[in-house]
Amino acid sequence: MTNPPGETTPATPSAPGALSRRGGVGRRLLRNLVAVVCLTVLALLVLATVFAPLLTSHSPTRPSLLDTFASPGAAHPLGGDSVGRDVLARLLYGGRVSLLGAFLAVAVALLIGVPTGLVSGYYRGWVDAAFSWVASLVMAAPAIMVLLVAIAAIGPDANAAMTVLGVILAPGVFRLVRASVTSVREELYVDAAHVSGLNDLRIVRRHILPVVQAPTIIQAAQMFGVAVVIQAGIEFLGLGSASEASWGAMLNEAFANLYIEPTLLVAPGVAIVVTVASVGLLANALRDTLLEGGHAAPARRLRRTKTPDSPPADSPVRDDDGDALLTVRNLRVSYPTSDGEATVVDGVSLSVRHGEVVGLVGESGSGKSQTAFSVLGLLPPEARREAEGLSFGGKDLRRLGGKAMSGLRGRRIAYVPQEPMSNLDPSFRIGSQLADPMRLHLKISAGEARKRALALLERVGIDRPERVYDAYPHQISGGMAQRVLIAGAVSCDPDLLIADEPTTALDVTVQAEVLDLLRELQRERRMGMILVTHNFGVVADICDHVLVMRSGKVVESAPVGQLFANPHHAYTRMLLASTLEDAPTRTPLDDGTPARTTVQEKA
Ligand SMILES: Nc1ncnc2c1ncn2[C@@H]1O[C@H](COP(=O)(O)OP(=O)(O)OP(=O)(O)O)[C@@H](O)[C@H]1O
Repeated sequence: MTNPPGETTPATPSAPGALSRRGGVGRRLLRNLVAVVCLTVLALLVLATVFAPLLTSHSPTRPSLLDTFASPGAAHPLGGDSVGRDVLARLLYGGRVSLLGAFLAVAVALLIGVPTGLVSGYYRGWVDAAFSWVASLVMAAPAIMVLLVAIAAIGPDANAAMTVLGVILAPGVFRLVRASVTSVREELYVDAAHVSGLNDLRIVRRHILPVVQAPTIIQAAQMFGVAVVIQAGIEFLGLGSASEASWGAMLNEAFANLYIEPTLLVAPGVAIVVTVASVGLLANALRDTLLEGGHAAPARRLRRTKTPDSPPADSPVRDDDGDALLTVRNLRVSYPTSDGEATVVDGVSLSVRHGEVVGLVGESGSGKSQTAFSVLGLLPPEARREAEGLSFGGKDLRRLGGKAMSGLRGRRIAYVPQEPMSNLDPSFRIGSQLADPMRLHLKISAGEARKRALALLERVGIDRPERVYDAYPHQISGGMAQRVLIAGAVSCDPDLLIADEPTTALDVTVQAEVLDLLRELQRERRMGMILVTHNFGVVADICDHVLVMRSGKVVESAPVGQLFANPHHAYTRMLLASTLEDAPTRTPLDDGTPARTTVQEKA
C-alpha cells in the first residue's frame, strides 16, 4: 500500500503546494499584469530609497527656518515641513527605515517560524507539542501590548521594535509551515523517499521544502505589508527614534500640523498605501499563479486506521532459516487504541532465500502490508513491533538504527508499491527520480546515473527511454509508471524486493506484462522477493512458497504446488474457491471468525 521505487522527489500537494520546478512560476507571474505593475512599483520604491542621495541633495533631518512650510517648487519638489526639512528627502530616506524595518520583522518571523514548523510537522511527537505550546502562548498574548511593553523596555530603537514584531509574527509562520508539512508528510512519495534510503535532511529538502515555500512566500508578502503599517504606527505614536526620518514620523509631524498644512499627510500616506497595496496585490497574484500551475495532490494516505477482528486460533508457519536471506520469527505488530492494544500482525514467521519468491496472500486487512512494512522498518511511530527474530543478510534488523535502515532500504531491500502514480513526485522529471537514489547509494556521477537509468528504462520495456526520462509523471500512463518504479526498485541491485500488490492499480491487460517483468527481473538478478497480493492467480504464476494470512495470522504456509494441490486450511480453500471465475460471493466461513470481504480477483 505504499511506496517507492527508485526514488522520488518533492511533493506538491494541492495548490499553493509548491513552487513548481517546471520553472514556470516566474514566467507565469510576469504574464500577470497586476504582478508586473506591483513588482515595478516596489522595485522603484526600493531603488528610490537606496539611491536617495542621488535623487536629492537635501538632508532629511536638517531644519531650515527659511523653508518652513515651503510650497512645492524647484528647491523643494514636495515642499518643506514645519521646521523647513525637505519633504522629498524625508520621504526617500524615511523609506529606508520603513522598508528595512518591515524586512527585518519578516526575516525574524521566517527565521523562527520556518525551521520550527518544519521540525514540528516532520518529527511530531514531543518536539511538536513543545513548539505548538510556545506558539499558542505567543499568539494568545495581545500583540500590540507586547510590542508597546517591549518598546518601553528597550527604548526608541526601530530595529529592536521590528525584531520583537518578527517574534510576534513567527507563530503564524510556524503554524502555516507545520500544517503544510503535516499535509505532505504522509504522502506516498515521501514514504517512497524513505524506502529509497534518503535521509531526513534530503527528504525535507527535496520533498517537503518545495511544498512549504509557496505558502510561506505568500504569507511573507502579507506580513511585509502588516509590518510596514505597524512600523509606521510605532513611529506615528512617537515611539521610534526622533533623530531618524521615517514614513511614520512624517505622518506624526503632519498630524501635529494638520490644520496648518494638511498636505504634509499626502507624501507619507501615499508611500505607505502604495507599498502595502503593491505587496498585497503581488501576494494575491503569486497565489493565483501557483494555483494555476499547481498539481493535483495524490490524496491517498499510506496507512489506514481500522483495527482487525480477533485473530483465529492456530497459525501454521514456515520458519526454515538455513541459508535464508530474510528471516522473520514470531513477528507481532500492534497499535495502541482507546481500549488497549490492537494486534494487526500476530506471530508471523517466514523466511526468504536468494532467488526465492514468497507470496503473502490474504484478504484486505489481513496484515500483509504491515508484515512487509515491518521488514522495511516503515511502520508508523505509534506501531509496536516485536519479534523473536528479524534478520536480513545476517543483520539483526531489530538492532539497526534509522540511518542503518535507510542505508539498507533502496539499496539492499527495494520496494514496489501498489499505486505507481502516487509514488512518483509530480514536480520532478522521471529521470531525476530514478537517477538521484543511484547517485546517493552507488556514489556515481550524474552522467553515469543517467546512463544507468536509461538502460534500466529500456530493460523494463519502455520504448524511447529518453522521452520518458525527461517526462513528468503526469505525462506517462499507469503501466509505464509502474515500470518506472520497478526500474527504480532494481536500480541498486537489491537482494530483496518487496512488491506490495504491484498490479492492483493497473489495467488487466497491463497486469500480466508487469508481472512478467517482475518475474524476469527477479530471476535474472536472483533476488529474493516477497509478493503481497490477494490474487491466487498471481501466486500461482510467480511464487515458490505461499503464506496465507488472515486477521494478522498465518493460517497456512506451504510450497505453491502443495498449497494448490492440497490446501489444508478451510480459509485457504475458501479463498481459492472465490478466485475461480464466476464464483459466488463467499459466505461467512464456519470457523467462528466472521468473513469480512469478498475476495475479487482481477486477473
Ligand atoms: N496506523 C495504523 N493504526 C492502526 N491500525 C492500522 C494502521 N495501519 C494499518 N492498520 C491495520 O492493520 C491491519 C492490517 O493492515 P494491512 O495494511 O497490513 O492489510 P493488508 O492485508 O495489506 O490489506 P490490503 O490488501 O488492503 O492492503 C488492518 O486492519 C489495518 O486497518
